[in-house]
Amino acid sequence: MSSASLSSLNSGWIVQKFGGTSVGKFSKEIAINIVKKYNENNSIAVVCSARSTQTKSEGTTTRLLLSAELAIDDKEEEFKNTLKLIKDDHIKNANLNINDKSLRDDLIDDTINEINEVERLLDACCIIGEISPKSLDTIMSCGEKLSCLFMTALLNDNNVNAKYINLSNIINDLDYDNNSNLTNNERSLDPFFYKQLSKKIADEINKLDYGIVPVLTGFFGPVPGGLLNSVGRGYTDLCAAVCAVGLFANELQIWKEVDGIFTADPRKVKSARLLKSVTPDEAAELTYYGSEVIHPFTMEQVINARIPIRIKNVINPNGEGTIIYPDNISKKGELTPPHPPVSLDTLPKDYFNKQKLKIPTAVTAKSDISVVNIHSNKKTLSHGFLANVFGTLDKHKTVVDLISTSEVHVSMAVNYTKERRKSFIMVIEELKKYGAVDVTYDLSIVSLVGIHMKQLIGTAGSMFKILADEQINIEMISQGANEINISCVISKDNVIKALNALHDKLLLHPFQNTNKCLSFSNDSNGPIDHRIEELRLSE
Ligand SMILES: Nc1ncnc2c1ncn2[C@@H]1O[C@H](COP(=O)(O)OP(=O)(O)O)[C@@H](O)[C@H]1O
Ligand SMILES: N[C@@H](CC(=O)OP(=O)(O)O)C(=O)O
Repeated sequence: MSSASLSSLNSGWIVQKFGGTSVGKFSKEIAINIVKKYNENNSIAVVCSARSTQTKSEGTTTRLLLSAELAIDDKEEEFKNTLKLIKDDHIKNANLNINDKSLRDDLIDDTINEINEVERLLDACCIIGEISPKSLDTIMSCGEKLSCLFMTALLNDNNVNAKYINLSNIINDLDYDNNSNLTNNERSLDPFFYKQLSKKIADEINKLDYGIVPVLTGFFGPVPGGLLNSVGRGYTDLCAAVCAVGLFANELQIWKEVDGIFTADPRKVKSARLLKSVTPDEAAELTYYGSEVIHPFTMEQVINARIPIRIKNVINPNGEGTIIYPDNISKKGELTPPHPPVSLDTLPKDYFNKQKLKIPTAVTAKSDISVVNIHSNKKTLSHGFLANVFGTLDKHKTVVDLISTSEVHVSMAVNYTKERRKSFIMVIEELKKYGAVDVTYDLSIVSLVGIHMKQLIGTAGSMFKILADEQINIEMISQGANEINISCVISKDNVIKALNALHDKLLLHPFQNTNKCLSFSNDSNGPIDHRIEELRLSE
């Protein structure tokens, strides 16, 4: 490819997504140190989530969902109080941060109008006692509208020409592929859907004059079946990804309050180190198993378009962050994959020794786990037994994180929190129709994640020996089908001890402390792992 055609791949766009807690706590830093700065040399599109002042569980989206629940239960006063909390919080925020009077007054008016609209909708729900997925989506969309109205005002207040773009009606007139056999629900998230959605978002942005920063609501919907049901919380990552694809962006940046992806949660493991890069599969596994770095649906969209994802820190914008990208595909605008063939003359002397430095990439833990064991009463054939168990779980929307099964016995690790108590008890009662059920509470899943674990022999053995040496009992064991995840369930009280021991012995000093039990299968002649190399050389 000529350099001319390479440069034509440079669209100039960078899509920046800011999470709810970042918008809540660091909005000025985002506007001045990040968007304004990047906008000097790139075209920036901003995607925001609903504002959270402290944690996501106390944020605007959570409050909106709570107000909907209260309305269905006919608790009019409570739902109105919850909406008032949202309104007061946003008005206070506008008064605190927007200096220009007319920008501030407009923002407060828009905020009140949006909340009033939600209130009208919930009044109706209160009367009929139910809410459709579409209405719930509409209510949820208010969070992203409010935060983007605010960020747009804040950018303009700081001399960045920004324009609010509401994506909450963008899906209404998508064409569906009439040749497809899929149901409406399945169709909503198929490649055809994503292609049209990314084009529509890009069209909206391209309507703006050059130099204007679009501020897009991370809520895009309503998706048939409901955004909450089909994508789940954290949907703004996916929205930013689809936007990046539509704009053919050079990079998708997901801004958080952490420097990037670490070898373990830095709050729990003090020796955790920042990883320069991880693959999309690793990022998805880490997210599923407790390190919520990025929504797992995000990766496919951008990686297919060969756009790298960078995780960066709003409090440390100059840091390099972590790149999420496959290590065997060249990025958009690059001729070769990240590990091009190397000439033997240029290889360092210890090249082949370093091959042995491949180790798991990260260790992670997921809390609020219970293990449910079902011993079949043998009234159904074994295939019927499993079908019944899964049918029950499906009916109650219970997600199984790990499973191990024989013909007549199933053990499942499921997420259980006090808030889900009612539906959890219903699931257990229903499962009792198919056999004896016992439940162990207060557990956590600990997982080792890494693409090189496919080629490593002995990781599972080392993992379990390390836990045994720490006197930690293992309730359940499972290896993911993609072989890049080994997980086990332990008591929640042992999580910090387990994470630190595994991190220290398998990720920091893998060959000193495990009786050299990590080795490689014959097909391990891959390239040097630059990510780990950097880690190891700095030992
Ligand atoms: N392996 C990991 N690497 C980085 N952060 C991790 C990891 N595991 C867990 N975390 C935690 O995930 C959180 C993600 O960052 P944060 O910006 O707070 O999330 P959000 O964008 O959802 O508000 C951090 O608080 C961090 O402690
Ligand atoms: N506001 C939504 C969507 C979202 O993506 O949130 P965040 O970017 O803060 O994870 C939620 O809380 O689920």
